[in-house]
Amino acid sequence: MGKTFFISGIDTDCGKTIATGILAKSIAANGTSIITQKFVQTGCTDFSEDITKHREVMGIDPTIEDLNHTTAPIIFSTPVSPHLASEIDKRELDIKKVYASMNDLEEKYEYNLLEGAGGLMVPITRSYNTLDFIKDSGIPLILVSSSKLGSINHTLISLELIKHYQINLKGVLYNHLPDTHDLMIRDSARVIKTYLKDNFPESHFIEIPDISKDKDFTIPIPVVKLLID
Ligand SMILES: Nc1ncnc2c1ncn2[C@@H]1O[C@H](COP(=O)(O)OP(=O)(O)OP(=O)(O)O)[C@@H](O)[C@H]1O
Ligand SMILES: C[C@H](N)[C@H](N)CCCCCC(=O)O
Ligand SMILES: [Mg+2]
Repeated sequence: MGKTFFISGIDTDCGKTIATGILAKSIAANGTSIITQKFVQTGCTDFSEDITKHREVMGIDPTIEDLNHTTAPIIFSTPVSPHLASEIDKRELDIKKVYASMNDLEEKYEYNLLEGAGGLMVPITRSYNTLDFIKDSGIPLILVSSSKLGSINHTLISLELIKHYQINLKGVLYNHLPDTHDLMIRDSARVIKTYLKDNFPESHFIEIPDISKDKDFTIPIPVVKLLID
C-alpha cells in the first residue's frame, strides 16, 4: 500500500505544480514508483492542466489514471476558489471522490503527491477548508514557498497555522521563481530556514531551481527523498 503526501503552498501561483513535478521526477529517478494527483482543479473543463504540467516536468506521457480521471477526480470550469467554482457549475464538491482516488492510486503506486488548490485556508465548501482536509485525513504535508517578495510573511503565517493545527510537516520547498533579486532571495531563504529549524526541527528545507531555462528539468534533486522517508 502506497503513501500520499499533500503539497500545499503559501498562495496560489507560488509554484506548487512545478515543484510537485520536480519532486516526482527526482523521486522517480532511482526507480521508485510515484504518481501525482490534483485535489480540486478549477479553471479547466475535461482535463486538469496541473496534471498535464506534472507529466511534462516528469518527462512522461499521460498515465492511464490521468486518462480515466483518477488523478483529477474533481474539475470545475471557472478559475476561482473550489467552493465558488462548485457553486458556479452547480455541482456539489464531493470530497469522498478525492479519498476514493487516493486509495486507488495508493494501491498501484508507492507514493502519491496530492497537489492542493491555492493555499492552506482555501475553502472547499463554505464550511470546510483545505487545512480541515489535511487535518482530518492525517496526510503528511509539504509546503511550497517561493522567492517572490512577500513570501517571508506568507510562509511564516502558514507555518504558524500548521503548528496550531498540529499537522505533520515534512518540509518546505523554497521555489526559485524567475527574475527575483539575488540578495533578497538568499536572505528570505535564510529567514525561513531558521524559523523552520527552531519550530519544526524534524522537517527539511529544500531549494527548487528556477527552471525557466531548463523546461525539461534535466537534473533531479537527490535530497528530495528526505521528504518522504
Ligand atoms: N521553479 C520555477 N521555475 C520557473 N518558473 C516557475 C517555477 N515555479 C513556478 N514557475 C512559474 O510560475 C507560475 C505559477 O506556477 P504554478 O502553476 O506551479 O503555481 P501553483 O502554485 O501550482 O498555482 P495553483 O494554485 O493555480 O495550482 C507558472 O507560470 C510557472 O511556470
Ligand atoms: C484558479 C487558481 N489558479 C487556483 N487553482 C485556485 C486558487 C484559489 C485561491 C482562493 C484564495 O485564496 O482567494
Ligand atoms: Mg498548480
